Amino acid sequence: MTDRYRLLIACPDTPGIIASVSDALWKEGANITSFDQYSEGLENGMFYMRAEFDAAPGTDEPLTSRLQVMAEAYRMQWTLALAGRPQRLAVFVSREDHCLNELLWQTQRGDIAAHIALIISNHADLQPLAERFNIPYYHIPVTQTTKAHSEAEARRLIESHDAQTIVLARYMQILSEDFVSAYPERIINIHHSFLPAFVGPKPYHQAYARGVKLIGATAHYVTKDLDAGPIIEQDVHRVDHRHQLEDLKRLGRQVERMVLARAVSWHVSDRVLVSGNRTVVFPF
Ligand SMILES: Nc1nc2c(c(=O)[nH]1)N[C@@H](CN(C=O)c1ccc(C(=O)N[C@@H](CCC(=O)O)C(=O)O)cc1)CN2
Repeated sequence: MTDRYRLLIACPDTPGIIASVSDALWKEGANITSFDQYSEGLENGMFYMRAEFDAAPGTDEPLTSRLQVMAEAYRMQWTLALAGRPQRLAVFVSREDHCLNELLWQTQRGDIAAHIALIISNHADLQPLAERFNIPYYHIPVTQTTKAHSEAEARRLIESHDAQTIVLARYMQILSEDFVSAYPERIINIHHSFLPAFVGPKPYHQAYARGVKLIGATAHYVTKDLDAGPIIEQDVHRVDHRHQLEDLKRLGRQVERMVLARAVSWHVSDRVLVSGNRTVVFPF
């Protein structure tokens, strides 16, 4: 009887890291089932790795002691987690339902290894959809004067539902710096443009006015700077002179929902590491 674990490591690159980590895993009786690494090079570059391994239940304790010693030596940031424990998501929505629908479908099927623990919205429109999936839905209206109170309520609900990751599925309110700083690299947003083009509100209106030949969507970690966090996934769709604004939105919805689903799936599977304002994504 074994458990499947995931180990993520980021540290300054230097020879010997892989040997030290694999030696520690071997000495704890672990069997490595997948291993990915990326090095930026020895000239002030970073090293990133992701390992999945099978080991006896409780191996995380002695392995943690070994990793703590290694972390000192290599100046490592690391996380060790049980692979079989699906993450709990807090999904924030406004009125658009296409991204929420994709997340509901893929999490219920198990295509995304996560459980939507609660849905929070500044509108009531999508409550019937949440009820169809028996997911708690909290309508928390937001105005400029009530934003701090609304966010405090949202944070209380996130904690009480034990959600580890927050997904902004076309949530159209800007989160405060206080809120965002409470969840570093744990808030994923879908922006409905191919960033860095058309940041801010109404990107399809901006794209239509510009006469673009490609529309797109970008999933990124949320930071205090609007639509400027580390990009996790992007995709595009070709358009031309025949497409009106509503066509851009219709075609864009197909791109947004899949880009967000891939980003959330990779995040909850511990496949995304952040390096400054970039990400390293280890593929399936
Ligand atoms: N701190 C952050 N909060 C949010 C981000 C983000 O990147 N950082 N992304 C948005 C989603 N979004 C684009 O993807 C977006 C939503 C809304 C607006 C906007 O300007 N909305 C209102 C103003 C609302 C407010 O002041 O809260 C407007 O239309 O004027 C821009 C971008 C989600 N939150």
